[in-house]
Amino acid sequence: MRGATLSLAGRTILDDAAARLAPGEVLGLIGPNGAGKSTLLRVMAGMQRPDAGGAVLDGRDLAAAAAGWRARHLSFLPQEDVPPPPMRVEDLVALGRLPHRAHPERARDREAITRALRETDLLDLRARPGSMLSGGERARMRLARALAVEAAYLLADEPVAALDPAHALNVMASFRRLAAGGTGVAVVLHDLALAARFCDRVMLMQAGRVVADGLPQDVLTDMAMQAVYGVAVRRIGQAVIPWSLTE
Ligand SMILES: Nc1ncnc2c1ncn2[C@@H]1O[C@H](COP(=O)(O)OP(=O)(O)OP(=O)(O)O)[C@@H](O)[C@H]1O
Repeated sequence: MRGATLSLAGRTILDDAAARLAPGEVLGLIGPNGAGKSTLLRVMAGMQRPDAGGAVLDGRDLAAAAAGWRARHLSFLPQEDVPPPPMRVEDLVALGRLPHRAHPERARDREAITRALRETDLLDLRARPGSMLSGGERARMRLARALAVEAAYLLADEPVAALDPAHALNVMASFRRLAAGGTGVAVVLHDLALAARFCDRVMLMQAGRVVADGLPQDVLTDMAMQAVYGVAVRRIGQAVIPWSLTE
């Protein structure tokens, strides 16, 4: 991706922010509220056209690519949650297969839906109406729909924000399994411990700029955490825990 610059309503939202996502890696996007993580993820997905720069996949400008092509190659899980219609969970997850409808392969669709339900621990809830799910169950259903696409790249915006610790660990382990199978995964996270433990690479954003990009241990330094978040951290193994405010 070429460094993206974007202004909205007279404010600079992205300032020459560049990202690359390789097959088989889990990339974590971290940074304070309003840093530009969601906007950068949308640019990476080709869903937001920046004023300059932009994302390229297989030589194509993603923002100019046909929506169907984009949806088959790249699965995007937005941060925003909208109340699901009163459809069964498995039918809502099956919507993730829509980008493939020009080439219907029923058995393959069924397998992909079942795999996604299993990865998100929703097999037991598959027949329940989506409108009756708890907040965390709903978040898992939305992730399952994104997983069911089985695209080469998955871009997920805060997929674990509503999840209990066990399900959050499970989702991060799913991302590692996907990456082991060759998928490129970019995930926006606020949990520094998960970023440190599960990401191959971490990009730290502040005020629309990428201020660090590298191995978790090289990015999540005491100095960076203080400078960007204003927090002092403690560490358990690789995990980084925000401990106190420094200002
Ligand atoms: N359509 C828009 N018009 C004007 N400003 C916008 C628009 N969309 C986002 N912004 C601003 O851009 C900045 C970056 O927003 P973005 O959602 O990318 O941040 P973020 O890092 O994902 O934040 P959070 O952690 O709170 O989700 C914010 O200051 C936000 O208010």
